[in-house]
Amino acid sequence: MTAETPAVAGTASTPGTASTASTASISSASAPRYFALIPAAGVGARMAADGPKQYLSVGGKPMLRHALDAFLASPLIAHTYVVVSPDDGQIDAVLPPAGVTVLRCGGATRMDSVLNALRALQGAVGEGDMMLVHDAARPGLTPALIAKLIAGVAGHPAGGLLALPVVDTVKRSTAAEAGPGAAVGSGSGSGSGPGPGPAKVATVPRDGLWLAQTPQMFSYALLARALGAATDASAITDDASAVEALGLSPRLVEGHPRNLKVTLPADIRIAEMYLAEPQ
Ligand SMILES: Nc1ccn([C@@H]2O[C@H](COP(=O)(O)OP(=O)(O)OP(=O)(O)O)[C@@H](O)[C@H]2O)c(=O)n1
Ligand SMILES: C[C@](O)(CO)[C@H](O)COP(=O)(O)O
Repeated sequence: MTAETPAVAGTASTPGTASTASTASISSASAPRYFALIPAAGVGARMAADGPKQYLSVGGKPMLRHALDAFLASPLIAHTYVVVSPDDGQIDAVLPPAGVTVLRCGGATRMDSVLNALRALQGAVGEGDMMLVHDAARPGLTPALIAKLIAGVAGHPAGGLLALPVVDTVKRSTAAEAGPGAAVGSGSGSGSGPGPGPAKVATVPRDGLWLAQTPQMFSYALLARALGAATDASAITDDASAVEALGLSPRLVEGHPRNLKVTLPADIRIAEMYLAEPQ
């Protein structure tokens, strides 16, 4: 549950909470506090729904609300922040009565949204406090997974993240369109390589390969530095990749398949199956 509510400069609105300007400076010298930060400013292009996917109903409530409720149910989380687009008109209907601060500073990419939020929180969150950044599109998060991440990363200077070891054989294709729905290696038509002839397909050894989930947890100072230093935004597809670009190695903590990212329409039924299970 919410322990305290730091003040936020600029773009925040704080329904149902009372801000206290002095709390941030207390934290850094002592034990860190843990803050949830949920980027929710995406449009959900791959979901191809009528509106942003974070507001689609999954298992009886909006996808974003599942993520908010997981953090609100965790006794380890001091406060939860959600980042939305400046023109978002749906967030108020999704919020619980208290415990969540809305930051209306979403950007063009996930990285921009997270970095804008960190800048908005400067001074409200201590440099040594820990930020747990979690996709709004992962409704299967549980308080137990939050606790597992925090315990697994504890004290590691490069932070860490939930992730799953790769279990399938992994292929790399030279096809230009290798995304969902594309055929590869056929030699003609959809899925052919950019040049003449069929796309080249090869097997990538899966030893040591993991699929990154969220939350991804780093100190405020490290995450702000890493994202602020990123030069190739297209290479920063998660928070950890920005930290890795500094030459650091975040710790991997085994997550759970229920914490899948809802990306394509078919993912909704899988998410609902997990949400119907006991946690
Ligand atoms: N400019 C953006 C883009 C994404 N996100 C958030 O980052 C998370 C992971 O992104 P993704 O699953 O890719 O969501 P979308 O960007 O909405 O989906 P798509 O890429 O299919 O458009 C989501 O919670 C999404 O809302 C964000 O805050 N700001
Ligand atoms: C952060 C993430 O969920 C880790 O797997 C993923 O990288 C987000 O990617 P997306 O393309 O923005 O969905």
